[in-house]
Amino acid sequence: MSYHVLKAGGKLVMFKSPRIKSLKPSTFLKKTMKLSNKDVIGSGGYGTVYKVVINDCISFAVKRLIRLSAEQDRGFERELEAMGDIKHRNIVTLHGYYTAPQYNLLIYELMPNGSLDSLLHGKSTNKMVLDWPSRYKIAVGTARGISYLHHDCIPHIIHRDIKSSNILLDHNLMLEIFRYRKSNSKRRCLQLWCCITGAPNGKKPTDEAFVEEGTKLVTWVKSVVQEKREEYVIDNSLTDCPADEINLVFSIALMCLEPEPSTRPTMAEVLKMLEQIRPEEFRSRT
Ligand SMILES: Nc1ncnc2c1ncn2[C@@H]1O[C@H](COP(=O)(O)OP(=O)(O)OP(=O)(O)O)[C@@H](O)[C@H]1O
Repeated sequence: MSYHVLKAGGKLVMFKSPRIKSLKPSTFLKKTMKLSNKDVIGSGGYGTVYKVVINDCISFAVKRLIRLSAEQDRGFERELEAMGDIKHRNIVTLHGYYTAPQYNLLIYELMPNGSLDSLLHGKSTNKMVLDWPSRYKIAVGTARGISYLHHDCIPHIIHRDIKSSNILLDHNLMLEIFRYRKSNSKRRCLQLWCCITGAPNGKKPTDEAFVEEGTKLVTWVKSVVQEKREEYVIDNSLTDCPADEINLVFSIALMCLEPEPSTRPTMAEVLKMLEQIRPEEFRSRT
């Protein structure tokens, strides 16, 4: 269910939801027409993301996509088509969209803690040391979101672009993921590397050292494991953490790095293995 508003040559579509039922479309449009650089919270390959605060209870992340090419328009439609039916607590809610001759807007729920990428590697003001329980929670939430896409959505959905900048965190650092592409094929297990251990020793997957050495994060991790120097791949900001839990999560991440897809666990299996590490966290929910 949605409502549509036509204004200034554009069309606003908001999906009905209890959280935004008091929002007047004109209020939303007034705010979005005044967006400027100071409201920018991120940018990606297809556009810029702005924070839009309506009041204490209602705020959005609005992604502005310039309508330059048919390819970008297709990207917009693809995103809407894919997002429309998805309702899961680990996947960011799409509240609506706005389409005008010059640009399109995608209206998402705002995730107040931004992306995992900026928490791990961002400017020092955004950066914080994520403790082990938070990292574990993020890994489980990621696995839950991906598992839902792989196994519960019909047709199955493969994200194809899981990365720390697509892992968004709410007030409680509970994870949400979004942006995926539709596919009918079912592929086994994606790399969960970044979200599981954070960035090993602070290294980004695109760290310059990898380029210099002509290697990649995954190749580097595998070589370190072969040399039995696993301690090098655990983020050294993780002090006073339960080593057995870290090792278990690390071993699950390694299973996901198997080159042969059929030997990797499915995301449902990954989720189950992760949940078994701290079963007490999940007992209260069932
Ligand atoms: N709902 C949201 N809440 C808070 N921050 C967001 C939200 N959506 C996006 N952002 C911020 O904007 C950044 C860019 O988002 P965007 O979706 O454009 O990135 P992307 O998926 O990396 O781009 P693309 O895959 O299109 O190249 C994110 O990394 C995040 O910091």
